[in-house]
Amino acid sequence: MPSESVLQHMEQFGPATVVKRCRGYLYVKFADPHVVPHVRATRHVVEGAALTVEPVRAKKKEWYCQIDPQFPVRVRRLGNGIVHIQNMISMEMQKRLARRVLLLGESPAGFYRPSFEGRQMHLSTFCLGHHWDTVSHTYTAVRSDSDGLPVLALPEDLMDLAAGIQHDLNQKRQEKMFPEMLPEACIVNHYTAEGSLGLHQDLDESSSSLDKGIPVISLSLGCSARFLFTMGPSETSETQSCVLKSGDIFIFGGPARRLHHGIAKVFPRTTPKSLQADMEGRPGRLNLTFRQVM
Ligand SMILES: O=C(O)CCC(=O)C(=O)O
Ligand SMILES: [Fe+2]
Repeated sequence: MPSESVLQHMEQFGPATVVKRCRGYLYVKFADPHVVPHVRATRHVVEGAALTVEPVRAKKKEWYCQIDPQFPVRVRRLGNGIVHIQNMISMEMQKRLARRVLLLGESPAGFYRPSFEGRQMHLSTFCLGHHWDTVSHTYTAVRSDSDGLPVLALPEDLMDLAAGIQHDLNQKRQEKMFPEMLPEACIVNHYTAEGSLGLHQDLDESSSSLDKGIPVISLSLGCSARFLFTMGPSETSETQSCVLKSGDIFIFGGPARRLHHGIAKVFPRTTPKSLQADMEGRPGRLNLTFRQVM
């Protein structure tokens, strides 16, 4: 739902301003703090959808309301060292990220179709920071398994994003769930509706990074997908699954750093409406995985 519609609705209670939009929540401040109890006691329907209004702790005597129950941030612990955070990335950020990543993907060292063990993979990919060579299974400075071009740098704002996700998770959980990951590489995958990725482990980062359980942080944009994961080889241990939607984060680290995981299916035409225009050059699903290589 656009911020403008919510703001317009709230202005019936008096002058209001949008203070910030953060991780799917809209923070609205009222010029007259006395209206807040009234606003909270009212049932709100905007563009046919119900809104709940939650109080934000009074900060420096400023009062405002937190609105947008449609996309609450939810931390789901799916196992020891496995976390799925729903709706962590706000729509504004998703839009900006999709445009940024797709633009990088159009450069000469952008998207290409890799092969793995002699077979073409069902996705397109490019790397930032370090290139993951699908033939030698090592991280390299040039695209040694394809065109030999130097890998694109990992932009600072994307490093900050990965650091921010870890910071926000620690704050939300009031504990440090994983050792800190210094983002050195980001693998960007693009899946069409026919795309998939077989069960595999991410084992090509340094053995010290793996042994310390330094997490892999995955961010999804665009179409939803069925994500499979299992702690052991798939024949012996139970395979779990979850749906990763646009704006979700999935993290595996600690004792689950060697998690077997893959993408079973991309659900066609599930990109959120407000993101469709930003992804029209490459509709489907984008996934970014941040890793500490050393
Ligand atoms: O697309 C995803 O969610 C997973 C990607 C992945 O596992 C990888 O690039 O190693
Ligand atoms: Fe992976």
